[in-house]
Amino acid sequence: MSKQDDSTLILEDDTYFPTSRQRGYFVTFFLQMKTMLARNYTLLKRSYLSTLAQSVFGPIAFILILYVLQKAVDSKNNTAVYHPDKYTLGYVDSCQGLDRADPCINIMYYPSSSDTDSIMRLFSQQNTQRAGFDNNNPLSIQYGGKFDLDVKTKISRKYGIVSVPSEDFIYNYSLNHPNTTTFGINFDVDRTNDVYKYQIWFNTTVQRNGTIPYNTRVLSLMRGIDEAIIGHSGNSVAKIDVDLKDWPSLPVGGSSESIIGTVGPMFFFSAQMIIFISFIITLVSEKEKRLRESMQLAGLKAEVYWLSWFLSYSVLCIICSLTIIAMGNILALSSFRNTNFVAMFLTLFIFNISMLGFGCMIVSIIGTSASAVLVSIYVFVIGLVIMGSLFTNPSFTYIWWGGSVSTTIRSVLSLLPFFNFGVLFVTISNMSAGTINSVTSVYIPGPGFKFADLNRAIPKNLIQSLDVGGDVPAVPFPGSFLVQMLINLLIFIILTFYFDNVVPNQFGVSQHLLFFIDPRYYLSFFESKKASSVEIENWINSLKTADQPLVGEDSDVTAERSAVRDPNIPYVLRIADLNKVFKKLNPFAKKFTAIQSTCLGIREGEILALLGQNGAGKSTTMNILSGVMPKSRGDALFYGTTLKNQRAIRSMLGICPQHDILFNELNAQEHVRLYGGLKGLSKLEIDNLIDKGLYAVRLHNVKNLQTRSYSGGMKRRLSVLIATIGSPRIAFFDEPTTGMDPVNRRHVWRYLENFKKGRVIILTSHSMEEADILSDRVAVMAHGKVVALGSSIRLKSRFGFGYKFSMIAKDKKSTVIVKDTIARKFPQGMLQDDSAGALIYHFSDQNTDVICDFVDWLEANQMDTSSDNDLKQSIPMPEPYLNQSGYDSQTHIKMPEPNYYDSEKDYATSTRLISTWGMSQTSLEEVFLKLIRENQQ
Ligand SMILES: Nc1ncnc2c1ncn2[C@@H]1O[C@H](COP(=O)(O)OP(=O)(O)OP(=O)(O)O)[C@@H](O)[C@H]1O
Repeated sequence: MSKQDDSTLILEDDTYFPTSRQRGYFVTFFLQMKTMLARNYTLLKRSYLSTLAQSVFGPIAFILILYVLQKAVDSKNNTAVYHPDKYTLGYVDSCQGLDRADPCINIMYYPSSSDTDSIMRLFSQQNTQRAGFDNNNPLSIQYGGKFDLDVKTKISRKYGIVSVPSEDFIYNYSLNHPNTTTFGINFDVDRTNDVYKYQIWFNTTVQRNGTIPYNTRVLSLMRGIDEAIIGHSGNSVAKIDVDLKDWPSLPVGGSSESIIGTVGPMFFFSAQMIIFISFIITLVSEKEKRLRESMQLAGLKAEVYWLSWFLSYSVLCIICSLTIIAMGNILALSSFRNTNFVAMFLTLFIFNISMLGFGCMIVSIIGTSASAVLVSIYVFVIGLVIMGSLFTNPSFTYIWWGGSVSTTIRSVLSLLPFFNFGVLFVTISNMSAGTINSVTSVYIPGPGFKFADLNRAIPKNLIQSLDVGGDVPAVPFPGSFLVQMLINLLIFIILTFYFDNVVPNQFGVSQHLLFFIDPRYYLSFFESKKASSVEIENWINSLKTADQPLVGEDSDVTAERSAVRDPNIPYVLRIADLNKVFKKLNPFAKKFTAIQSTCLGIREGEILALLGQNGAGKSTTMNILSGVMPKSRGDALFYGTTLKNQRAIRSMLGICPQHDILFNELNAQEHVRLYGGLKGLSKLEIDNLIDKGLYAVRLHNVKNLQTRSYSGGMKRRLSVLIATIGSPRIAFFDEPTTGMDPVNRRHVWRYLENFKKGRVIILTSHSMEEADILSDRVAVMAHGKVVALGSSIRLKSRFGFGYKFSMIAKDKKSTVIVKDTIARKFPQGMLQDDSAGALIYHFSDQNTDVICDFVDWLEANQMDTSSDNDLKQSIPMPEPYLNQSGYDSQTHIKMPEPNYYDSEKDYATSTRLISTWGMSQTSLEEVFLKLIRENQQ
């Protein structure tokens, strides 16, 4: 093939048609998966903005909103924050008088001078009781430098008064070990002027029985220190300045993490919903645009389709989960910082993929993008309402297991991934960031969430301190909610498989409701391609109704009825008694028969053209044969395979549908890669096909352009090429050249002409020229019935209405002679025009031999325009075909008398009669129009 300018492109005959190979299930599965993942990657890459919006920008936006919301709440409650946020000190189950067994420190102080030490020593000697010491807890003062703990090390015993290395140490130590210190004291001593300033920090975050237990103790502590100062200074009027500060407290009504712990689940649910909605809309629109069907017709396994999208979107879910975790850490949210990374990742990721499973189930039920949008919105709103009502109160999360809520309600809710996610996320958040008791508004710090905590009971004191009421409920381990989400996913996968089979597609094809208990369903996976000879015989016998002709049916159509059931006729595609009845949407309307008892057979290497007006039933016939639409009656046999064995049929089928089914975002070569991959072609074959196939249909110059920018004709040509990928033995082309210019149309004709060798092609067209040129046989359909069948020539001769003859005679006398001659030769001839020397005749149903003789006579009597010699001798009409009785010996048609030009002999022999002439046969179009007229209902 030589590359030339498009307008002079010449195709060679050996166009490249690599054949698809049959492989085992798993090899095919793997190869198709690879192809589909590559396609999904390209599609997601092409719409990168939407992809990034789902996986990165969306989560960032949501977590930022959450953060801003938190800041707004914090600033509103700012007056209650006595210390910087970073001192997230917890409640102090104090050493003082509370009989704590745990190690703790009663008072920490920073010895800013030797005076300070001296004051505290005096205090400790004078105030054993006031400081809360008892006999079991001996007085203990550790001085700066001797206190051998760093801020990160937890103490191992109980201390009374501890001097620490710096002021910050008090904050930092408390920050790291929030439950260990009761009081902190800071001194600022001016010994020269006898000015003693000190500040007592005391913890107000623990309330018991509605009171803060340390208020009175602060007063006693103050008094004790005042006395110690006076004792130390020896000056009873020493100036003492005391400042009280409650222990780092929390905003009223919540901690700095409260928003994330309560509305966090709703926000992360919302962030994930962007992926969910996009997933549903993408898959449903592929279904709606019949892209999925087109790939399945090319052999794509349904399980590969689902899994490939699931895996592709799972990658987005991974990115989304990582983005949320990264943002949580960047914004220093302790729900994330104090949580084990893997535990948090699994929580978000498993929730995301279980929602994808939920999405698959929805996609298997609904069929239009509009419904997809509506359903997604409903799921979103319902999810938000459920999460908003359950999880904004952290205690409520656990009350569910306290017996007040029935197991049934809990079981139903646990079927929803967002419920399981909500419980798990709130638990993690409570344990890592702490939470607020909704009754007392007291902040309860959490111990952090380690990976092992997934498999441990939630600490009882955490649940109890949330005031769940009654006994501490036996809440399942956090990890069990992860398992529950995986179970959700499994249930959704099973339901997707079920609904995908039983919910009818747009043509009403579906399995019966209990298909999964029918062994035939599973056997169909392994069914042999060819029916045995006995089965074929049964098939033939079972279609006896095919023999019954319709009222007024043409004899050729009737003859075809028995031909399709005659095993001696080498038809490789037999369509017998095919019927299609559509139920009307309106229940009161009558049923509509779109195809009525169609019988057609096609030999290998033949093209059958189906012609008919709009709505005649051509596409319906093709749709039934390709298995996308169920038949009402009848059957078809494809190379020995009946219609019910769709898997086998699809492996030998190529389809160019009436409306182009192309991916807007993919270019021509990506389409070839996709369909070549699905058909099992090797990489080399696909590469060659990209070169040669695209060249053959003249798309090589635009092979890298996305098809959204293609013209109608370009899309059509790509559809034609796709139908031939994998070299299918049977191919259907539904109006393949619609919208093409005459040059490209001829290229496609040539392409199909090359393709038909060794194959069977059914073609529908509204171009009679196309049907005439391409088809070996033509079936004209009207109102669902085949009304005429045969080669184009046969149809013309059977249904044609003769020839049209026009001429201009040399002069008036010549006109008379010619008219006289025609009158004798064609007594049925109709003179349609006779003006200015021009004659137009219509000869109906003429024997072709008589016409040939007449043509010879016309040629012999035509003036030679190449020279001025117009007086050549006229040649008389021959009489070879007439026998003695005046009937043609071959056709037995009565012929006119042979002496029809004797009277003008002298004139005719002296000059030629005709200036110019033309003769045309009835066209296929005229035959078609005639048949349609005759079959008007
Ligand atoms: N899903 C359907 N439900 C109901 N009626 C249908 C359905 N599909 C097709 N029909 C009807 O069946 C008849 C045949 O339609 P079909 O699409 O086969 O015609 P066609 O010959 O291919 O026409 P065209 O040349 O316009 O493509 C039409 O009257 C059409 O309205």
